Amino acid sequence: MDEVVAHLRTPYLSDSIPQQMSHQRIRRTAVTKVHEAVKAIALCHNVTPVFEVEGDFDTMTYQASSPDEVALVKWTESVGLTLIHRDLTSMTLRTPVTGATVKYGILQTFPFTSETKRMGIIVKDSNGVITFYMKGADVVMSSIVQYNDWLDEETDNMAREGLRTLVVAKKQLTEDQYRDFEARYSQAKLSTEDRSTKIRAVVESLERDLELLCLTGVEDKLQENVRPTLELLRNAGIKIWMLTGDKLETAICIGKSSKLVSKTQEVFVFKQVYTRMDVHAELNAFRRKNDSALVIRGDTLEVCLSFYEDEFVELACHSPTVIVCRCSPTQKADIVHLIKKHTKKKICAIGDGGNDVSMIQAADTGVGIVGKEGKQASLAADFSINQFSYIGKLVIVHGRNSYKRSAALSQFVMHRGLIITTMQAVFCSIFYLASVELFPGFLMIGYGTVFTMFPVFSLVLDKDVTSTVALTYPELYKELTKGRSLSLKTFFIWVLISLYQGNA
Ligand SMILES: Nc1ncnc2c1ncn2[C@@H]1O[C@H](COP(=O)(O)OP(=O)(O)OP(=O)(O)O)[C@@H](O)[C@H]1O
Ligand SMILES: [Mg+2]
Repeated sequence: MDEVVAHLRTPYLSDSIPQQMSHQRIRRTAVTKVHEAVKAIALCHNVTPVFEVEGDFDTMTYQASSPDEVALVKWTESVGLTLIHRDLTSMTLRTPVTGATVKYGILQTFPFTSETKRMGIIVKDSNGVITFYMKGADVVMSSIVQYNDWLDEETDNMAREGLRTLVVAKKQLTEDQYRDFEARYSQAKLSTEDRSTKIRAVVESLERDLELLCLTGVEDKLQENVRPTLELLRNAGIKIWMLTGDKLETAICIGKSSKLVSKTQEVFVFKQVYTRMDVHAELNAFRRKNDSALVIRGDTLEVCLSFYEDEFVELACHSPTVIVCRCSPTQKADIVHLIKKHTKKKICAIGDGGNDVSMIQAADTGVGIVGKEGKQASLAADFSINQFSYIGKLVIVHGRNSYKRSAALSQFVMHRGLIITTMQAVFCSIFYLASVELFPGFLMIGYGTVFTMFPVFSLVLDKDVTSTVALTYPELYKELTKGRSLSLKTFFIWVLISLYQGNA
């Protein structure tokens, strides 16, 4: 994923500034507020600048767990506010125009988790002003920030453009407020029972009435050849589901731009449901929409499954594609288990971030993409690739060869063993079950090694079609999904052949 920050929106740049304010006042308010917003983005993150010496030059790179964070810090650098140093207790920013540096002490950090969908930091500037900055997903932040009529509409607008939105807010704390918080926070951290719940409760007590500063949008560019790869997989008879932590609008936009949902296809957005009746009505509405892609939120999915699990899975499996948004990491794994439970299908999970690890491990085959989000996914996976588009070749060519070869080889090895044991058994029974060797010594060893070596080699190197043909006609893959190369039927056929040949 190539990430670029595209937009920053603040309430103060819209035309909602009260008319009665003088022009100069408006400008000053807007400018300070924008300044505040940029400062918040420059401070609220977990990015560390790293200097590397390359020849005569020092080059600076940013390191962080999420590429979105790096993109945001790069954006603040592009507008002049550069992060130049960070350690455990402090952060230094270089300000625009004068180039002076400003140091901030880091008092606390609250790291991002997929469950809380937000992160926070408490910093103290050189004047002793303590500020709590926080950024996160709009669903959680909208109840944390002070009421405003701007946020929902604007996040939806940005998400419809396919941007990954984050809401940034702040709260100024007095020295006393902070001291009180710190005392309760350390107490919670020391508790031996329910520690994480207690810590969460203390942090949540701080997360009230924050001042909304701005909304950021990060463009998550698709990698190369995502569209043809998805097309290829679909033609190969593979059903594709997209499970993402993103917002519904962003997910739909990405689904469309990646051609997961084709232009002509209708999108059925599963409404928020609470009761059995609601679920029933929505499922019926979806049943009537033939051939439309299903888009559902993670929380709605949970409600749905609690009432009509079988019906939902059956309908979803018939839909050409399913997009589940606002999905937590555990939910991604649950969905894999759910499909496994209800269908006999094999599941391949592909992911690139730490939040995909549980899903990758739950699937029959896990594929990790090494990317900007780090290596967690690829370390947990069975196969690790560098680009999404390689999945086409991995499945259609290597998957095909691997399946065909292991099916043929395993059955051949069994056949080889069974022939010789049948012959031995027949031979012994002729001699009144006396234990006499049919092939003594080296003949037997030779049979297991040299004499039957060539069929083994030829099977290992066998290709039924060339890779170009397999990729040009992905439909050929459909035949493999029926599992005809290695089944109980083929097993018995080989057993019968072995018995016949052993006897003959
Ligand atoms: N560093 C961050 N700081 C604050 N909030 C974040 C951060 N990263 C993500 N979020 C918010 O939390 C939500 C969930 O993030 P999560 O990592 O689970 O999924 P995702 O990255 O959006 O999607 P995907 O599953 O496709 O990787 C995001 O949609 C975003 O709104
Ligand atoms: Mg992610």
